[in-house]
Amino acid sequence: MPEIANKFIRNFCIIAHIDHGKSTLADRLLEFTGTVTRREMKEQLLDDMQLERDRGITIKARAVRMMYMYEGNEYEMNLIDTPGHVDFHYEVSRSLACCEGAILVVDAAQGVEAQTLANAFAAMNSNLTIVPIINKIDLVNARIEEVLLEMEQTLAIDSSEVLKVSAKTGVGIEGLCAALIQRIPEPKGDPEAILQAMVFDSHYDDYRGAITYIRVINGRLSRGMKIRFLRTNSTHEILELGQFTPQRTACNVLLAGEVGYIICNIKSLKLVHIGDTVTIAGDNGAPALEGYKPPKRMVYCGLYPSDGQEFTELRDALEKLAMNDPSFEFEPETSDALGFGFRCGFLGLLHMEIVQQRLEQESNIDLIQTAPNVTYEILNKNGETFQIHKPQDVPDSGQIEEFRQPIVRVNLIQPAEFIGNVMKLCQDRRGVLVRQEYLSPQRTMIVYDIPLAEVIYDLHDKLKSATRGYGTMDYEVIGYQPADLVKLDILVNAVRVDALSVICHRYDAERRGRGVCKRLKDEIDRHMFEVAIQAAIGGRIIARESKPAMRKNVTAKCYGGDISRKKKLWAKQKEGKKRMKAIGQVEIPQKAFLAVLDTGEE
Ligand SMILES: Nc1nc2c(ncn2[C@@H]2O[C@H](COP(=O)(O)OP(=O)(O)OP(=O)(O)O)[C@@H](O)[C@H]2O)c(=O)[nH]1
Repeated sequence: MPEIANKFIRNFCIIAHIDHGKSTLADRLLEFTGTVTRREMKEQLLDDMQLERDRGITIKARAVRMMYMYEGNEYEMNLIDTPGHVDFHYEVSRSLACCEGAILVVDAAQGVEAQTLANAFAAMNSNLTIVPIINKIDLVNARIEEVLLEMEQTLAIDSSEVLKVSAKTGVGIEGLCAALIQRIPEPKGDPEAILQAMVFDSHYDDYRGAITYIRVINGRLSRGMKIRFLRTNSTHEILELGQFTPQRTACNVLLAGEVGYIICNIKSLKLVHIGDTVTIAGDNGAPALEGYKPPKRMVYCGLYPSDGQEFTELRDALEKLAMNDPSFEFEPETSDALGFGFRCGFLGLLHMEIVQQRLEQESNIDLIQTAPNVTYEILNKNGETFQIHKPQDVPDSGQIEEFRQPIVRVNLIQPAEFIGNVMKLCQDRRGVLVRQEYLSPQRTMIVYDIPLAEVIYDLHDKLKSATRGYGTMDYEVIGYQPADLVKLDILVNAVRVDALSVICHRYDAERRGRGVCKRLKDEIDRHMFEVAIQAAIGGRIIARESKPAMRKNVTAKCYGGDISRKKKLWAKQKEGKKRMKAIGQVEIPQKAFLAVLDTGEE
C-alpha cells in the first residue's frame, strides 16, 4: 500500500437520527467507490453483528477505508460509522474526535429529530465540517422544503449547502463524494512527530485477541513497533496493523491522519480503553490526547440464573460478553431469595437490553432479572460521599445526610399538536421545563430536566404512544441533585426479600408499594397458611396485601351433630397453621420477580 500524503486523505463519519438511513448510505458509498462490488454487497454491510441486523440499529462504530479517484487524484476516504443511540454517546464522541468532517443525514419525511440535533451539536463542538444531506428524497411523502427550513432554524445550516440524496436509489451519491473531498479539510498532524494515536473502538477476536481501532494523530505506526497504552501503562508489540477495506487488510505503516487497526496479542479488552492514547513505549512518549472519559454506567440490575446450577455457565457467558464490550461490567452478588448471581452495570437501558438479548442468544441460560436502578449518590453524616449501585447498599436513614439522584436533560421533538401530551408526561415524571421552541410551524422542541430513574423505565415508550410514534427524545446526564428518596422494601411473611427492594421518591413510595404488593399477591401461589405481603420504608409498613390460606375442610366428616366438636377441629387446625407459618417458607415464583420490574404505572 503506497503512503498517501495528508492532502489526499479525508476522514469523516455519518451522523443521523436512528433509521434516517446511515447504514444504507454507507453501503452506497462503499459501492460507488468500488470498495465492494455489487455482488459482494450484502445489505448493510457495516451492521455485521447478528443482533444489529435483528434490531436494525448500529451498536458499535466501524471504520472502512475507501479509495476514490477524483479529478485525477486518488483519495483515501475513511468512513467511521458511529452508533446513533443515546446510550452510546461516548463512543460517538470518540469517533467524532477521529474525523475532520461529518455527513449529517436527515430523513426527508421525518425531518430533524432529537438525535439529529444531539449528534450535530456534538460534531460542531468537535469542530467538524458538516456536510448536510437530506436523504430518502425518493419517498412520496418527502417534504424537502420544510426539512430545509427545520435544518436552518435549528442548526443554522444554509439551505444552499444541503445535498439531496437517496441512499436507496443512489441519486446524489456522486455529488456527495465530491462535496466530501472539496469541503472536508485534510487531516493535520505531523508524520515525523512522536507517535500519538487515539483508540476509538475495539473488538475481540477469538484467534487474534483484541483488535484495536485507532486514528493516528501524529507520527507513525509500523509493524514490530513497541507501543504503550497510556491509561493502563501497558506496553505491547504491534504484530499486525492495517485498514478495513472493509475486510482487515494488513499494511506496513499507518501515518498521521490515517485510520486503521492494530493487533498486539492482547488477551483482554480491559487493557483497551476507548478514548485512550497510544504512543511509543518507554519514557519519551507523547502526552495523552485530551478528552478521555471512563465509561459511565448509569443503570444497574441483578442477573440470576433461574436454575442455581447454572451459575458457572452464566459467569462464563458474562465474561465472554465483557471481553467484547468494555462498557459492560459485572460482579458476583448473592441474594437471599435468588441465590448466587451477578450485579451488572450498563450505560443505559438499551445497552442493558442488548446485553440480555445477547446472553439469551449466545447461551441457553434462563435468566431472572431484578428491577433496574440508576446509580445514586449518598452523602453520609460523616461528610463522605459514595455511590450506590443497588438498593441493598442504602444505609439506615439515620446515617444519610443527603440522598442524590442523577438528573438528565431531555430534548423532545414532536409535532406541535402533541405538545400538551408530552409536557404532561414530563411533568408527571417530576420534570422541570427548561425551554420550548418551534423548529418550524409544525414541529416543536421542548427541553426538560428529569430524574434519570423516571426516564429509564418507560419515558421513551410513553412518548411514542403520546405522540402516535412521531415524538423523539435524547438525553444527557447533567449531574446529581438531592431528592427525597427512600428505600422501599418488600416483606413476605415478615421476611425482607432483598431482590425486590427499590429506591424511589418518598411521594411515590406508597403507590409503588401498593402496586408491587398487589402484583405479588397475584403471582404467589396459595400456601397452607395465610401469606402477608407488605411494603415498608425502614420499619414502617406502608402497604399490605394478604394471600388467603388454602382451606382444608376439616369438618367434612362431621355430619350434623354437636357444633362444639366442629369448633374443636377448627381450633386444632388454626393451631397447626400457626406452627406452619412460623416455620413455613413462602415460595416466591420466578415470575413474581419479573412482575415487579414493571414498577411504573399500574
Ligand atoms: N425510500 C428510501 N428508504 C431508505 C433510504 N435510505 C434508507 N432507507 C431505509 O430506511 C431504513 C433505515 O435505514 P438504515 O440505513 O438502517 O438507517 P440507520 O440510520 O443506519 O439506522 P440505525 O443503524 O438504526 O441508526 C431502512 O429500511 C432503509 O431501507 C432512501 O434513500 N430511500
